[in-house]
Amino acid sequence: MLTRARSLACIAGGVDVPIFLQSISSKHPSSCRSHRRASFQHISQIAATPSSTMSESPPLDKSKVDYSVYLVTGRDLLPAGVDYYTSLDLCLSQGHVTVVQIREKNTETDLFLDIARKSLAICDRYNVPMLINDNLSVCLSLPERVGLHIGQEDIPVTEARRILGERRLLGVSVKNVEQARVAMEEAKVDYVGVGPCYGTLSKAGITEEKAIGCSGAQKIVAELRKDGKRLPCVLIGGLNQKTAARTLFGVTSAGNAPDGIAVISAIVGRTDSDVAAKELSDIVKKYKAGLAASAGSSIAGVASAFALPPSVSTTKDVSWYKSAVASLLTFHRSSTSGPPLIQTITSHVSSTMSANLALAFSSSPIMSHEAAEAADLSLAIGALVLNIGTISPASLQGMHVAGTSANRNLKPVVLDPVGGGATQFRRDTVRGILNATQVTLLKGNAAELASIAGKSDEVKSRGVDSGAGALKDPVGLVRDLARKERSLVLLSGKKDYLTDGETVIMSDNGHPLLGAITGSGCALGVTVGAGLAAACNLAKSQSDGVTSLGNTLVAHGEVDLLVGALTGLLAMTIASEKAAVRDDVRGPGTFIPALQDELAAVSAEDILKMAKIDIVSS
Ligand SMILES: Cc1ncc(COP(=O)(O)OP(=O)(O)O)c(N)n1
Ligand SMILES: Cc1nc(C(=O)O)sc1CCOP(=O)(O)O
Repeated sequence: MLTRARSLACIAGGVDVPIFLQSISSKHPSSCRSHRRASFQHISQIAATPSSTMSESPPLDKSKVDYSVYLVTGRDLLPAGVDYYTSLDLCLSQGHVTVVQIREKNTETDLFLDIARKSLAICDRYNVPMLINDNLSVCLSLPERVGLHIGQEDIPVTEARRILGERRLLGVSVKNVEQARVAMEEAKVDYVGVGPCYGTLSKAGITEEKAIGCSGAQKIVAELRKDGKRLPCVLIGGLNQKTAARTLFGVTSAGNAPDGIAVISAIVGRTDSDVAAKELSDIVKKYKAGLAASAGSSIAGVASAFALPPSVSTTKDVSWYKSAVASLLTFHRSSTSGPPLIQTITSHVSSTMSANLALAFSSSPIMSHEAAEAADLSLAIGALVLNIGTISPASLQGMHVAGTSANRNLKPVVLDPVGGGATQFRRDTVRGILNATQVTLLKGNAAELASIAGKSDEVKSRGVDSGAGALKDPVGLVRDLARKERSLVLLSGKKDYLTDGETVIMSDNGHPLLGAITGSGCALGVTVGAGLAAACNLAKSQSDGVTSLGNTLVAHGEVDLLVGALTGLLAMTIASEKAAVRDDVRGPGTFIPALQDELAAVSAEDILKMAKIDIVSS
């Protein structure tokens, strides 16, 4: 709805210019197109008129804008009792917020302008560029160093640019590749906001289903970097201290990197907005440092700034993998630094079996799901295993804190999305964990992995059991999923498929009795976690003078995680074969203790003799 501005203090050449504008926002229903055009013409007059007040301030050097931490304001999201200006001042005070956009969705224009003016005084104090969300007339009423951010439903960007002139910063929201292409080629914008990456409560109607996710954002960023182009972009929607790291490198592909993150609630919703801004700034800096360190190399280097990288792949054949696993197993069994602690948040059905099999596999289980100790534990553990089998609110909270802490300390994280495709609750739970934590290895059966990959139609979920395993292309599924989630993927079934997104290893080991006992799949997650921990320990022991696991050397490509995961897989499946043929095993009941014994005994020689693996392609 267009209304005539009442007392907009819009000074153009010292003359009050009557303009038509929207009192609330510049969203235009298509029925108002002729009015829109009229209003743009009036606004154009302002833009064309020289303004002495505007020219006093130096214009913004657009090339120097740092998009790392882009704050979008949201007065309605402030904690109770926190004053908007105080919060804004506080979060800018330490220099961690690099851009501010004033967003007022339900505010009369004159109040919007008043808020914008006062906000500008604060931004100026800290030398932070400021933009106005949607409202062209408010933007034009402010000095030229103030820019405008608009969405796809607002005034067309080409029109906005014509009215604003070349000197004001202009940004537009894009949610698909086509919009990105138009923004870049036709609209001459200065940057784009890419989103919504995830669902958020900060903007009406942005649910998880409407989000474009890492994969949607990745395609857009790649488009913005195509053929040597480089339009700055920020990711928006559900970005916060938990999701930012994972999203930044999840979106980065082949060196195509976003420039920063735009947030509302992650800063505005905090009483310590300065600390919140610093946390985000540290994440972005660490990400950019990882990018710089890996310039010219693979995405693994980027991911390694936060998570352990996929293994370094050279041409390695089956016999290489067998001997690598045999060596790692020997190292793991004889490690002088003691068994790695495997923190396991798992189903109460399988907890005891998982703990016993971890012990049998020369590891030390810690079955704690307590959020309060997760940060401390993450310093001590060798790996974290998250299994959603009998998830509760408390264990989910523990998983989130433990996952974030493990990421922070560069410890491998295994996610076992038990029954992941079976209910909406489980699908949401898995997505929530994947959004908050960079998982090192995703392990599941056909139904669970197909659900995460969005291919549930290929396999029907039946409770927590795998479907018929009738995946059309298991190799393609695991490889694509590994690339999408930036993690190793282990598909368990009659044959197991393990990949880092490049090499896919198929293993034909294992005995049907594994399927006859409860919790063997959960325990496999633990042995694989222990294998990852062993791979990290081996890398650490091989790197002269480096004593801490959370170090850059380990994080920059020395760890062969694929071999680590394969070690855990082969140890468990070969142990099951050895157990099943024992004279004392007469069925599932006698199989369990035999499995425990054989896992404790499985050796490098067993691997070399019994491993039935192949390197496969689709
Ligand atoms: C940096 C940034 N990116 C995207 C948006 C969303 O803008 P828009 O699509 O106009 O939606 P509203 O903000 O108007 O709800 C943004 N504001 N900032
Ligand atoms: C204003 C806005 N625009 C979005 C888009 O995707 O276009 S998402 C969003 C809200 C971002 O808030 P938070 O950081 O609290 O999730």
